[in-house]
Amino acid sequence: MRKITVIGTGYVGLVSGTCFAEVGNRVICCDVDERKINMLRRGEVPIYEPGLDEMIARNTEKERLFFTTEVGEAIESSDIIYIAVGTPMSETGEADMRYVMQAAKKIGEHLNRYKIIVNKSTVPVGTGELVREVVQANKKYPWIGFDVVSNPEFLREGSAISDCMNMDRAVIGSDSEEAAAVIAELHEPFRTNIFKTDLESAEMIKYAANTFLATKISFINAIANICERVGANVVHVAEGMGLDSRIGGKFCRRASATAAPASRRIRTRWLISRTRRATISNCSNRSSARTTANGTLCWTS
Ligand SMILES: NC(=O)C1=CN([C@@H]2O[C@H](COP(=O)(O)OP(=O)(O)OC[C@H]3O[C@@H](n4cnc5c(N)ncnc54)[C@H](O)[C@@H]3O)[C@@H](O)[C@H]2O)C=CC1
Ligand SMILES: O=C(O)[C@H]1O[C@H](OP(=O)(O)OP(=O)(O)OC[C@H]2O[C@@H](n3ccc(=O)[nH]c3=O)[C@H](O)[C@@H]2O)[C@H](O)[C@@H](O)[C@@H]1O
Repeated sequence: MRKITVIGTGYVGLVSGTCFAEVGNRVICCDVDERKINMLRRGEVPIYEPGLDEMIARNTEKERLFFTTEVGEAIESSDIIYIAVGTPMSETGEADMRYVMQAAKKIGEHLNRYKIIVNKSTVPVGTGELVREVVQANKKYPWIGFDVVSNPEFLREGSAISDCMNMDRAVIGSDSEEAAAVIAELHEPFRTNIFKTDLESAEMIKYAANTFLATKISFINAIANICERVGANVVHVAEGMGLDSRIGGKFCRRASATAAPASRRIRTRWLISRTRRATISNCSNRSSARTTANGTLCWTS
């Protein structure tokens, strides 16, 4: 049994926190949103996800799952701190990092003993290093140590519980073998493939996976346009193509003509922008990093 605090009780934080409790850990889900936490305390679930209500009720009753707005206290009482706050797209297409930075600052201020800080939010490459710097700069007790791990999330809304309990793989990136081993052990009950790597590679895996999925949909959309012109059936083409094990049939469904293509296009642009940023941000060569007034990440060398 591990003592875990999840900062950010949104889609990802609530689902993954509940799943960690389900497999026997003591989990505190905290959030700055009082309305959300009050709902959860009353047994109301702010999102619809099949099976989530029952799982929350079961784990709350067994006193393995708690909800609070006292983020500092929640940090102090756990050994593993997950960051699962939002990283929405800013006006310029970059990830808005202000919430991650707020969480890192809070962790530093409440670092009362050694802790493993795990980032689950989708963040640009180099964020783990930045979190380390922010925690270090805000530590009240300079002698207390900590490690940083990247453990990106791959769940999909609508099948989040199943995606979490039966995850394809857990990507664990850290420069500390001991910390990575603890997070790997945490995932043992999920009987999944554990993929251990360094911090930056784990962060990049998340971006590469998201971008690849977007590429698959863009590709099938382009094929669909050709199919229309030549009188072919894109559903059959995708199915026939996907039967090749090198290709695979998943994420080969043409985006619908209404909302999906637009949102997918925006998401793709966002990913490209994030990936470009990831490429130009050379973590090892930079001397410092900061967030701008609007919360976007910026390296200075
Ligand atoms: N929703 C999804 O399907 C997936 C999302 N992700 C990523 O996971 C991250 C979280 O996403 P969601 O859960 O969907 O976001 P969300 O917007 O549903 O939840 C984020 C939560 O963090 C809270 N928060 C913000 N600042 C805080 C702070 N300083 N202290 C405590 N709580 C704070 C907010 O009040 C909110 O409840 C994002 O980076 C997202 O890109 C990754 C995989 C899947
Ligand atoms: O980082 C994030 O924030 C998240 O981004 C994605 O989530 P998202 O893009 O929000 O949604 P998906 O469920 O991946 O895809 C949604 C859209 O793609 C469309 N789609 C999906 C599959 C397909 O074959 N064709 C297609 O058009 C769906 O209809 C839907 O509109 C990923 O699924 C998450 O793992 C993730 O990490």
